[in-house]
Amino acid sequence: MGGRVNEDLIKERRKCTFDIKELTHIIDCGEENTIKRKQIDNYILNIKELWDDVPEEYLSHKERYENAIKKAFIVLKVLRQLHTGNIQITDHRTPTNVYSIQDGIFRNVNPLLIHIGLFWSTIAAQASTEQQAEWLQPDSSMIGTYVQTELGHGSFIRGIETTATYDSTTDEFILHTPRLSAYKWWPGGLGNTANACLVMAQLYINGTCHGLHIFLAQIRDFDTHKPLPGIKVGEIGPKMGFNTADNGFLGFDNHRIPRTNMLMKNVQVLRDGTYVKPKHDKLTYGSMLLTRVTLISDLAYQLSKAATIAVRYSAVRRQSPIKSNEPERQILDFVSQQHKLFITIASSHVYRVVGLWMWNSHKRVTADIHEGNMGQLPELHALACCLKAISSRDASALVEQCRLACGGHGYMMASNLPQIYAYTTAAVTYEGEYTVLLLQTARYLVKFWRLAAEHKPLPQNFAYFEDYIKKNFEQWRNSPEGIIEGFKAIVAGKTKAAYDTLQCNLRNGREFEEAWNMASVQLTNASEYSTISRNDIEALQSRYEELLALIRPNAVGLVDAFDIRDEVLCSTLGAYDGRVYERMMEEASKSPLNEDVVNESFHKYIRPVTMKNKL
Ligand SMILES: CCCCCCCCCC/C=C\CCCCCC(=O)SCCNC(=O)CCNC(=O)[C@H](O)C(C)(C)COP(=O)(O)OP(=O)(O)OC[C@H]1O[C@@H](n2cnc3c(N)ncnc32)[C@H](O)[C@@H]1OP(=O)(O)O
Ligand SMILES: Cc1cc2nc3c(=O)[nH]c(=O)nc-3n(C[C@H](O)[C@H](O)[C@H](O)COP(=O)(O)OP(=O)(O)OC[C@H]3O[C@@H](n4cnc5c(N)ncnc54)[C@H](O)[C@@H]3O)c2cc1C
Repeated sequence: MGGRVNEDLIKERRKCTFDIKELTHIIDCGEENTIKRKQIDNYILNIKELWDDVPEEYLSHKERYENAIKKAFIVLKVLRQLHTGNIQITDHRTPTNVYSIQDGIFRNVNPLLIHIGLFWSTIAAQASTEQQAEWLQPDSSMIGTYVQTELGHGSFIRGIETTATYDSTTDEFILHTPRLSAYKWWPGGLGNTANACLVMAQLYINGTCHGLHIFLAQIRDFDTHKPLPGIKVGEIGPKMGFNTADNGFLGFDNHRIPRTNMLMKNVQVLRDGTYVKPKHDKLTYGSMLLTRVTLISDLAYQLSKAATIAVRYSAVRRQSPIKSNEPERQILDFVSQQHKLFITIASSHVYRVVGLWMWNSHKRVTADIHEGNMGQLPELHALACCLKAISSRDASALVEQCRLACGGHGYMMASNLPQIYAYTTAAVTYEGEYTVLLLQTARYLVKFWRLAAEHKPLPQNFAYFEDYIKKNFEQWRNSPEGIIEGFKAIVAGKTKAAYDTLQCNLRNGREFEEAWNMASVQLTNASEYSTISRNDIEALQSRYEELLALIRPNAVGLVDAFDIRDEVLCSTLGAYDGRVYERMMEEASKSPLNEDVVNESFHKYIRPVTMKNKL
């Protein structure tokens, strides 16, 4: 769409007091990354076949999938070319990598997301060198997915019922789904696309169960794509979002795979059925850990999209004067609107920084694990659980806040805010449900509180538990350091309260697990335990309002710095030129209900009723 940029946006950009490009480079972790990102953006976004004539909302469930899969294979081909051309495309230091461009191309989810993001990375992390040499070929025929969750079990994965029984006479595993609740349910790309999968199953050797292990299984013929004998596979149906993700179900009827298809980097089953244990029994859960870490950056990116849309719209939208004799104001001038939006911009930066820090920690801990040192794994797991849970829950709430901040127009699919919300809120559940993950972190904290309560030595990271017990916390200071101290006090106080409840339940004769369950609300809910006073809160509030006013002239600059192209933002409300009403009208004209001046339903259903008395 051609035409001038909205006058209000032009003025906002003139007001900006900082160098937008410099912030973009910081977000991208360096100017060279910005240049590379833009090259990839230009390359991919110029592929004509990736753009739809008809908005995807007007397609049927089946058409949406077929459209998405067409695009997915164009993108896959490009990814392969870029890899061959040695362009690093999966660098998570930059949330706005090629993976993010896909948000624009699909406006939903790439059906190959799990193939690219989880299938290959799990093989790379969990398969032996020989297996990797065989399976990680660039021209592989495998289109894979990660198959863990079952109809009956998602969170409690030790309860998974699919079995893999070793048959030493044929040197094979027999994969089997013993009952309906053991059907795999949810894996992305499984419904119609994948011909192979990594399946989590309980390993049985000579009648002994060795727990969950990962197996590579072919499920469809590479040539005809028909399900192999003994495989029942299909798609699970429409969902709140993720409707192009092709989530599927899968059952095995004594399906045989070679012994060498168990992922054997950390654990082995030998030809004679000997089981060689891993160095740490949770290494099998490594893919979940990695995805939780990468998700934090992805959520930062979703927030930057929502903030860009809502801030630009709020600069363009004028409604109500503040004083009755004045013209109507930009809604961005209302302090309550600033409060809704600026926190989203800030949170995006916070999650980006934390996501990067977690990514680097993951790299470091993985290198240690390679050297046989597992010492840092529990802390990384506890941090990943908590940060994944909190960032997904907060991001969903903030995206919804941005949507509401756009009033009625935020309810339009063409604003793209409903799709961003549906995508973001899924992350509260997948890859470890919110409460379940918080309880994992609580388990870790309670362990260290017990040490503190028993006056045993604590690692440096937990010295503040001891400070709390000795009442060594400083008086509240209204500064970043003071706020961090305050948070430490809250964590210590909350952990103590939960620990005390646990102890009380135990003293009353409860078993530990039961006592834990009874304390679980305390274990997940925060309270105020810091030394903050009423006066401090008032001071914080007024500083916050001062900051809103300081940020106001830079609001549009701050979201421009996210540097998200219109083709990726896919929003009538958030485009760079701010031509909101023109775009809305143009999108409305694409509705199939506007194709005929009089819809045929009038003649079939309306007229016979409205004209009845007159005929
Ligand atoms: C091109 C680039 C692509 C990039 C991709 C980026 C992706 C970003 C966007 C993605 C978007 C969409 C993707 C959608 C993907 C969705 C995929 C899925 O959902 S797959 C299924 C995920 N499922 C889960 O997460 C299940 C959650 N449940 C669990 O993780 C576990 O069951 C549990 C941790 C809750 C409990 O495990 P359990 O075996 O029962 O363990 P115990 O309670 O007995 O013991 C806990 C013990 O183990 C330690 N532990 C647990 N997990 C780990 C781990 N992962 N690593 C290390 N340690 C772990 C824990 O600390 C405890 O230790 P103790 O010492 O005993 O205290
Ligand atoms: C969009 C999407 C994509 C997905 N993709 C995949 C995929 O590619 N591969 C795959 O294998 N899976 C996938 N999943 C499945 C996903 O990982 C699970 O749904 C998720 O782990 C939650 O498990 P659940 O459904 O069993 O929830 P449940 O555990 O049944 O949760 C229901 C409620 O019970 C509570 N609860 C459960 N256990 C406890 C406990 N111990 N203590 C306290 N409360 C508890 C929860 O907090 C929640 O409130 C996907 C899911 C979604 C929504």
